Amino acid sequence: MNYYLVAFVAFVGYISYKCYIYPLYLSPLCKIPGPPSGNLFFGHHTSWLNFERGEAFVHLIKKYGVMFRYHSMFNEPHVLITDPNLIQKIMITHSYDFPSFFISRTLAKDYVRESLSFAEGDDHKRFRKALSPSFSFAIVKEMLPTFFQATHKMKDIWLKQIGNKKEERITITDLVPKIILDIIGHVGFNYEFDATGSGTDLSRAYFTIVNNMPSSLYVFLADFFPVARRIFYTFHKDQYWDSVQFIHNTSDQLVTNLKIATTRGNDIMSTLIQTNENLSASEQLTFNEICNQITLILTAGHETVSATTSWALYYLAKNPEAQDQLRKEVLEIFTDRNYFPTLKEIDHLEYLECVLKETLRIVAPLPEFMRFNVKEEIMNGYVIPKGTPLCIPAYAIHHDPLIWGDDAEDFNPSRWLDPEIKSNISTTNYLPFGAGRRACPGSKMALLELKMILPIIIRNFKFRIVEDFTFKKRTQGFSKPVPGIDLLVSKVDY
Ligand code: HEM
Repeated sequence: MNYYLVAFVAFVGYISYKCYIYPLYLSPLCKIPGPPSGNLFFGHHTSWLNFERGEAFVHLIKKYGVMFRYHSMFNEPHVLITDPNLIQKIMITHSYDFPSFFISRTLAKDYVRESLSFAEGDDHKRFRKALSPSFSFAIVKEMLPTFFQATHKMKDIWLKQIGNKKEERITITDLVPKIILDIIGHVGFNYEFDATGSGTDLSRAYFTIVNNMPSSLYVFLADFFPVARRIFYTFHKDQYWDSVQFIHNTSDQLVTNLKIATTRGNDIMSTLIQTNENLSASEQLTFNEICNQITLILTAGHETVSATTSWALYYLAKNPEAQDQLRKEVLEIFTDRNYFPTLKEIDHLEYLECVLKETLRIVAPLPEFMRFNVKEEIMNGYVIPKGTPLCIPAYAIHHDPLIWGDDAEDFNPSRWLDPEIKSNISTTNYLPFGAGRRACPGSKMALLELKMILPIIIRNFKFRIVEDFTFKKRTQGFSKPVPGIDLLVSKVDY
């Protein structure tokens, strides 16, 4: 008998069954309506799901309704859910029965280690309890001067770039991420990144990672073929893995320094260390668990705010009336271009609030939430086998005309003044910060940061679209403009 032939036939049979026969014909999920699989092995992944994934979902929801099936890599069936009752169950009332789903847990853990994002159940509660004082308003309001100074640094750099010219074409996505990194360094763990200057090894390592995230195909393969993961780490041209290692080692050192510091600062990590010391032994985080939060806070607190700032400026440039209206409101308070507003004054900026809500609606930095069910579930009459990946597409929900009206695709901050829209909004249809136990702990900080950055920038500059400039909106992972955004920027001379 030719054993090689038998082994080969068995292998082909197994692969065909796993990647083709079972997911496309035998899985109970086949009963759920959905688009036909796009590719023999890669499902919908390589076709319409790769880039404008959020928009593809908007289109499919119109066709297949509040729950449908689509196929990921190797045709693995995923279920997309926009039904508010199911979202309520998955994200809010039974969230610990629906842990986060990562395409590659190994790869994600390599990066953010055993941080809050991987904790579930009692462990997640323990992490949140230790971290929540770090995000209390008492701590967040102390961050205002840092937000203020960093934004003025951005203002000064752009003023210099414009010089005596009437208007200058500026790639806003070059500077915004650097400024936001400087902010998160200060308020996160009392660290000077100097990203707008010569930068530190840590800032270089961080940008190496975020600008060279592994491709989705690679991420998918990483768990199936651990060898592929090692090969990537060994040969990746931008030393992704070295940078990850460097961030981890530096995080451990930073926590050690913060722990032994004679005076405790008001930054997130110092507050966490202080809180932790006052917790009972069973509730306390270990030294490693504390260190592991740094990469998460760095990434979660940087990519999101940086993207929101850039998107807000882009949409304001695209909608000059909204930009003028915001500037008019801002000028009532920021009479002087260097004015430092009080919290009360910031809170009074009603249109600013609308602009932020609308930006976070139209491009939520986290365009979808992936979960899986720990036990078999029946959803809308269909059997959902244990372990099925479930996708809650915030982007598509935020663009649903049934919720937002026929102008759902338009950037229209004034919609937030409409009492009807306001009364329609709930925790299941407006999800920029997620919902339930996993909802963003940094939302207060992010909003205050944005409420300081945007007025100062709009007070000092006018933005216009560059007509022939195009970019893509990546709606996988964090929503990001790729390769970036160029705008025409001029000074406000009053
Ligand atoms: C505009 C800014 C921000 C947006 C839109 C945003 C959005 C989100 C969302 C949607 C989640 C939930 C993810 C899920 O359910 O799977 C989340 C979680 C998280 N965010 Fe934010 N975030 C922002 C800013 C921040 C900031 C400034 C920080 C910290 C400095 C932060 C730290 C975190 C952390 C630690 C988690 C994990 C929570 C958990 O798993 O329990 N975020 N964020």
